[in-house]
Amino acid sequence: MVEISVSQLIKKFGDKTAVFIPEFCFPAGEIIGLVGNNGAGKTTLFRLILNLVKADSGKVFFNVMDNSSVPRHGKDGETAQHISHLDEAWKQYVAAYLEEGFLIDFLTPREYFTFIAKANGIEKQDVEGLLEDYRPFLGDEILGRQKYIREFSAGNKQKIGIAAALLPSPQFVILDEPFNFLDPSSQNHLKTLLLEYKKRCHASILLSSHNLHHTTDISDRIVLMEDGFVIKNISERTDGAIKELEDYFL
Ligand SMILES: Nc1ncnc2c1ncn2[C@@H]1O[C@H](COP(=O)(O)OP(=O)(O)OP(=O)(O)O)[C@@H](O)[C@H]1O
Repeated sequence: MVEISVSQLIKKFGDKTAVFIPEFCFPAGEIIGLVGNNGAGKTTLFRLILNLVKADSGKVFFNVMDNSSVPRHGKDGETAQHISHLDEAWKQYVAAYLEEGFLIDFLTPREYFTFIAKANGIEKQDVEGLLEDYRPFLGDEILGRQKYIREFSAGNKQKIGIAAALLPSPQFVILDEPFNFLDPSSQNHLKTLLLEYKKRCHASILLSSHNLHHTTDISDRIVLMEDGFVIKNISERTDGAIKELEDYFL
């Protein structure tokens, strides 16, 4: 299991502070919904976690709780290995789909899935079996046709990117607005898929969304950002907590 903690994390673009988070931990084994208005800093936070943009200050740690060869004491007396971006090992625990730029347009979906699998040490003959879990979500249009990724609709590209992120069974998955572009039945398929994935892999899924209903439906925790700050961390799925969130966005 892997949790991600950030410490003194600051990112500015000119005068604009996009992210300012003194300390925060995204726990292991949870679906965490990151919400906030346009420009709140959600995508920038994801990009900082994924080392796609350089922080002005602060650190991101991937705390791996397993029988690591370099054990140290984490929270609650658990042994954890704290990995920063200085150690390339963090990449084996985290996968993400933020936007179309993650895809390779001149490949077919199958070629792309095989490429991702190979990069993660999965044998070519095992890819078809792994894809079975994603068949109801991907559908025949993606799995059945010899079509290049560049020829698919925005929604189908989104599905390809999400399935590719999940395919190597990472312990921590980051998805930026995964419900965007999806038709209502695909949105429901995605919710089921993410809940099953979390259960099967004991993984964390950190996702941003502007859809409060989908987010509260599947999340164990809702984190609210405003102007770069984390202003709420709601872990109880009570009606009161959801009402509090809805009131914020009124
Ligand atoms: N590359 C960049 N150059 C300049 N400003 C940027 C850049 N990336 C983000 N910003 C600014 O940082 C702030 C946070 O943007 P970010 O995209 O992280 O917000 P967000 O919460 O993901 O918003 P949305 O819900 O609209 O996707 C915004 O004011 C945005 O304009």
